[in-house]
Amino acid sequence: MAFSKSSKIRRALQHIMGMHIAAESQERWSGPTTQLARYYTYMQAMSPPTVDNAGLGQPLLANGKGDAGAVPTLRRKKKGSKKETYWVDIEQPDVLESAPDLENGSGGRPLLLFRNKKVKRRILYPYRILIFARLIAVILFFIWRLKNNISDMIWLWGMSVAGDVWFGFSWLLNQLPKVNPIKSIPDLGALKKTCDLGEGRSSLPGIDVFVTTADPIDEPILYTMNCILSILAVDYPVDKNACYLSDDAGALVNYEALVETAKFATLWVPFCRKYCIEPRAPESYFELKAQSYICSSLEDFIIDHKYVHRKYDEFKMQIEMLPDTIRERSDTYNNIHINATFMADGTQWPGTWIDPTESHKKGHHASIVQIIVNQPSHIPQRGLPVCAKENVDFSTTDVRLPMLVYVSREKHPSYDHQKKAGAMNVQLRVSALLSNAPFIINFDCDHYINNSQSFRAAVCFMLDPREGENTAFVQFPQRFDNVDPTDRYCNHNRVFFDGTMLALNGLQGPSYLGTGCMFRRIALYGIGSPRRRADGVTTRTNIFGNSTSFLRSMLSPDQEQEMSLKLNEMAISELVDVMACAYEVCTGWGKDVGWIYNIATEDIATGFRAHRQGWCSKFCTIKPDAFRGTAPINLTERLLQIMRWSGGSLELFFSHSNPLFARGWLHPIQRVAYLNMTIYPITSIFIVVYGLCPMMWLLPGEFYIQRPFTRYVLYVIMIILMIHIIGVFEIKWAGITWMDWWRNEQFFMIGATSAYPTAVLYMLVKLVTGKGIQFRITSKQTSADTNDKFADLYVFRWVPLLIPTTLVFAVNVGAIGVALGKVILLNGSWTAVQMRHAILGLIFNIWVMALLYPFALAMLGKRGKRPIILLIVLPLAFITVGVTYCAIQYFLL
Ligand SMILES: O=c1ccn([C@@H]2O[C@H](COP(=O)(O)OP(=O)(O)O[C@H]3O[C@H](CO)[C@@H](O)[C@H](O)[C@H]3O)[C@@H](O)[C@H]2O)c(=O)[nH]1
Ligand SMILES: [Mn+2]
Repeated sequence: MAFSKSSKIRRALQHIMGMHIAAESQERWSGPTTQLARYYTYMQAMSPPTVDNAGLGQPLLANGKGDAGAVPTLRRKKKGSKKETYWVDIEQPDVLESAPDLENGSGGRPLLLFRNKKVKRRILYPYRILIFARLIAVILFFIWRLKNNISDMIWLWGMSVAGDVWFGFSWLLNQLPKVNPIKSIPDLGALKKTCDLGEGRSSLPGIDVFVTTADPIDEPILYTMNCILSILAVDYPVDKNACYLSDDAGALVNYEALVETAKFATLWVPFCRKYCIEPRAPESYFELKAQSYICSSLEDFIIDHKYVHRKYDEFKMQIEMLPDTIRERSDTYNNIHINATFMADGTQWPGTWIDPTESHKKGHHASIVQIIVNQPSHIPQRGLPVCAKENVDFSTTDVRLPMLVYVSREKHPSYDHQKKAGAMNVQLRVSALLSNAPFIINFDCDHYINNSQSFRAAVCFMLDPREGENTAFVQFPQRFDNVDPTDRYCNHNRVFFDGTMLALNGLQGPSYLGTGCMFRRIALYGIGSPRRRADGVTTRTNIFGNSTSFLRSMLSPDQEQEMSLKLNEMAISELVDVMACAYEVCTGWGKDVGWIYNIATEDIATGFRAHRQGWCSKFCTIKPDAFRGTAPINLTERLLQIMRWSGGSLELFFSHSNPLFARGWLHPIQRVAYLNMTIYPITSIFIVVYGLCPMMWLLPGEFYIQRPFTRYVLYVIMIILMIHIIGVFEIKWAGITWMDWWRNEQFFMIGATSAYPTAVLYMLVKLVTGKGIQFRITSKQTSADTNDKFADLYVFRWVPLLIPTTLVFAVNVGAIGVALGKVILLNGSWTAVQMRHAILGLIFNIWVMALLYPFALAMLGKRGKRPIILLIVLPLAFITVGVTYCAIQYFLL
């Protein structure tokens, strides 16, 4: 186990990993400071790398910066960490005292599998007091306005009062659920104690993992395959983990890429296990500057690492060439009569063809299901030592792979396929017939597992003796890799993913966010939580459809079944049945069962149904991040995405699951939170009106919405300022930065003048015509410029929804310009009061422009790379407007 001191090896290491090892740390090589070595020493201090279920240690702990908290000694070490100082443990015993006996845990009682923390009083109390103070201030403000109904345009005054009431109301809806945030921290050590049966066996429950992809071009295959590889290599008992890829494109490239992935996985997965590397998505792993590992010999690691890297590059090449390979192969088979796409074995591909024809095109093809890797045996299987065939010694590593299945549902033009929700429901049924795991995790194809312990972390909440059996899902925050360092378009969305989600965790639980979430299968079947369920599970064909195999699977959940045995018994035709378009006709699928249909945000709606049925949910953050993904960093794409979300929110409000009236077991404040989640886009109408108000400057006289104007503006400034003072506290407990907060403010303004009002408009159209918003895949292809990682950021594509934002921005620039013109024209004849009003107006203009700043940068396109340019462009614009205004006044009037 001794760390090799050979400098030759060190140099080689530096070479392959591009690490810079400082001279002083070279001297102290046995107590090194590089990330790689620290990782190693941590592990050594705790326990030697053990070969447990999948031949893995516990890398989560090794990182030493996690609050996943499996080993207390390490957690204690980092008590001083900044973010943690705002949270304290809620005192709880380690075991559930009330449970009389069980074979696990100390003293026969079940262990608690997660701990709760609350915000420290010195942050929480002032935070709550401020919220209360602002509430009072807002009420006083309304009273003052109503008493002083003096305005130059009374209709505008009426509107602005209505707007202020709405702002106050929606602020309250947003703020109220945040008064009691709770952080829940999984205890992996306790889970291990509870589920470890010794000799590599464990009683951990099965997990079916769903990945969805819809287009091999818009959703690069390499992303999807990295996602798959990270799932296959996750630290979870191999025979309890099954991975399903749903391909809505029905494309042969996706299928063949998956086959190639399975081949590469036979090297990649044991490699991950042998050296406990993280993350286990190869693209992200090889991108790291310094890679951590655990093993007894550094030399071995270097050799193996090099070999695997080379093989990965070959794998990538192969994936890249697949479209050509398939095209060439098909060309050799094709003749004048047929223009089919051919599989490697010379048979015609049942899905979409390269040259699409009737029944072989994207919206019209047969069902396809292929088990690419069969379910493995329960017994660990060691690999081979180095030999001619195998270049890596896997003689001490488990080489089994989890089950891997390719699924492409039937498509027919006469059916509505219900996009992602439809694909998820097919996966739900197919997996029920095959592995039928009690838990399900789903990923969008552009997300991957970044922390191989994350499945175990989620399971902690599901198996916990307190609330476990009533927990429908465990949501992880979404984290992104490709976002620009300043996060110009608020892609990280930390105020939501950390603030709002932690807050909801203190109520009934976070909402479901569509990816990176573990679900309990029966909750997805629309069955109520145990505490709210009067009778057992009923299986009726008019609800679940008429596949007897599926209905049978519902009655035997959690049951371990021998896959090979099952497959023989079950004709493939039964699988094809549940993938057919017609299967769901006249059933509860899409409404009472499975992911919900006819809504742009199927995720929120599906989570909402579970909450209504008395389930709770949990929010789980671990370090390193459990999952990571990509986000649209192009403004237009981003706005289209949030338009879809806000449209979906409104759809939910106007559906039978309106949070205000929906019946069910909702915690009252949870209801408030959902109400806020569904009606926030309406706020935008008032924001646009306010944003356009400076237009009044164009009028020759002076007009004021509210008099006395100075008082009014001071009041407004005060209540806006209070939001930000509250924000200071929120930033602290949510563990985010001031920049995250500010970006969130900015992006709310940008959204509120573009995407949200458009969504409101769409909703109105839908209410009248009955037609909803089209779910358009968020484009994941980065633009061609390979030199610039963030090239997409500077591409500006005009779409109509940008019009209001542009208008608001222009109006505010214009107002400043005109004010300037007026100053010149009136040449010092303004009274002190007029001057003061002008200054107050200016504050408003500047505030709006500061909020819209990222939008202004976006409009500059590539020139926006240097933000300083705005300091030239904007004054020029003011002067131009001012001069033009003077000229018009002087010459024409
Ligand atoms: O017909 C379709 C359309 C989409 N998808 C898949 O759905 C996923 C999400 O689509 P994407 O375009 O990436 O949407 P985002 O805007 O990134 O998604 C967010 O918002 C969605 C709607 O709220 C959620 O479903 C997602 O999980 C959440 O990440 C992707 O894996 C797609 O392959 C399908 O399988 N079939
Ligand atoms: Mn996405």
